[in-house]
Amino acid sequence: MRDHSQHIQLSREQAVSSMLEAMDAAPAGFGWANIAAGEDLHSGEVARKCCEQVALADSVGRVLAYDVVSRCDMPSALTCAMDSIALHWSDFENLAEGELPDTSAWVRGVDWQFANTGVAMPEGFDTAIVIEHVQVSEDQQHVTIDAAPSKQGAGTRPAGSTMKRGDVLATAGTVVTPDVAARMGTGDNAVVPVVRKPRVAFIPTGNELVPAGIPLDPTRVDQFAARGRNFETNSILVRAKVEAWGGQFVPFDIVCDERPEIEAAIKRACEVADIVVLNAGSSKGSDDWSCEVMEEMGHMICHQTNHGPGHHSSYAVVDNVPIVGISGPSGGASFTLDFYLRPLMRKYLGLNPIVPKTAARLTEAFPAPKHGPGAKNGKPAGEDRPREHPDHAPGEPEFFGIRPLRVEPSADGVLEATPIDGRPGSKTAWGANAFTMMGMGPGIEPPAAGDIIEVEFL
Ligand SMILES: Nc1nc2c(c(=O)[nH]1)N[C@H]1C(S)=C(S)[C@@H](COP(=O)(O)OP(=O)(O)OC[C@H]3O[C@@H](n4cnc5c(N)ncnc54)[C@H](O)[C@@H]3O)O[C@H]1N2
Ligand code: MOO
Repeated sequence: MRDHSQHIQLSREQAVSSMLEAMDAAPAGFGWANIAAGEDLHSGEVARKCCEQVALADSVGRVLAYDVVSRCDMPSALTCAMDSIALHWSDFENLAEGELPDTSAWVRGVDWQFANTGVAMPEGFDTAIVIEHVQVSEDQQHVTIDAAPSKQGAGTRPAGSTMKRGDVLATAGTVVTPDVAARMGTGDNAVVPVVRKPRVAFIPTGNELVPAGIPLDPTRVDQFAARGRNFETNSILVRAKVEAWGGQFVPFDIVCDERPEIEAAIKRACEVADIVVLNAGSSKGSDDWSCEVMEEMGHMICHQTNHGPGHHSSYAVVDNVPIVGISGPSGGASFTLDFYLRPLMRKYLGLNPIVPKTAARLTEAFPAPKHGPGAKNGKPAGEDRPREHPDHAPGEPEFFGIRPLRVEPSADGVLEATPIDGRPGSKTAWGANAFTMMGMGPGIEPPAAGDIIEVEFL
């Protein structure tokens, strides 16, 4: 339990930008190395440890580490554009306008031949007309036609018209989509260079935590082996998010609330991972050691933030490895992973660390905030947490409440956001699919029905 009389509190934006600055200053230890500030992340030398080669089919969702070029001309020969017959332009070039050649003596394979969409033209043929302008005899050896090609080469695609050898098919920094992967395959690439997945270690802490799946006999509930325990579920949350954001989850056993144990886990995590998430023990309890241990081991960027849930989020750097401290309760842990882990993972991958927010029209005002259970005449009771908001610019919000929302498109096509009552993560808020960070403090008006607000999706 650390001395909480002194702490660094930052806003979400300040915390992220301070951490990113710290990572920019890290000696080639994080993400992209040798890149001058402000330069395109992918234009310079790439740290070797950040790249790997993967099979094309495995590249979807990954970030390209280098430009990928075509290894060949495609199509590789004159190709038929549509289902057609192939012809010689020389049979048409001297005809009068509207005149058609007499095809009665034409021989299949000599004067004409079938040619199909996307397939190389039969050798020696240079022009095609679509099969809809052709009547084919029953024995498929003779044709009559009712239209002439407009010019030499009509109905065909020249070699190299889709891509030429050496053409850039996708640039470094591109997130590979199915279309991009297919395009790179068209250029004869079976293997492509991608940024290595950031390894994200997750350290759950707490004496009360046990893994889920312990049997409960409903007739002897008082003998439940997990009585008084909590199930460790944040690892599920972290793993799912890390993988969805393009990282590799590195699990750790549950660590008890003892300083040496937490320190040992952090030390190991910094050896095996690019980013570490340290969970719980973040607050002011007698067993809460997270900030104290990080402070001793490295450099603290912040101890807490100005939003709730997630107030007890922290950032530290230990051995050049960024550590994201998130609070225990899963409702807050989820947001803080989005706020503080995702930008670091994106930075590592060479993507813009900040994901843009979405504008939506508020359908109704937010419900008034409820006072603490023991509040009397607006004064907090002993069980209520005292206000602790450090200096902030006059007129600026002193704190941000995370407010759950249901965001759906309205009949007029505009996104509409409807407030959902309840604290994020609470039962009433289970139906939320988005949230907004609502500024609060003296002189700050809450948004009204019809206002456009910034929302983030869950
Ligand atoms: N006197 C005060 N008490 C509290 C304050 C405060 O300012 N003053 N802040 C409250 C807020 S806000 C939060 S958030 C929590 C932060 O708690 P910790 O991060 O220290 O977490 P713990 O106390 O260890 O655990 C809290 C709760 O979360 C459960 N937990 C922890 N890890 C996991 C996990 N991996 N999976 C599932 N659940 C987990 C844990 O069992 C506890 O139930 O402090 C408030 N108190
Ligand atoms: O830090 Mo707590 O997550 O504000 O609820």
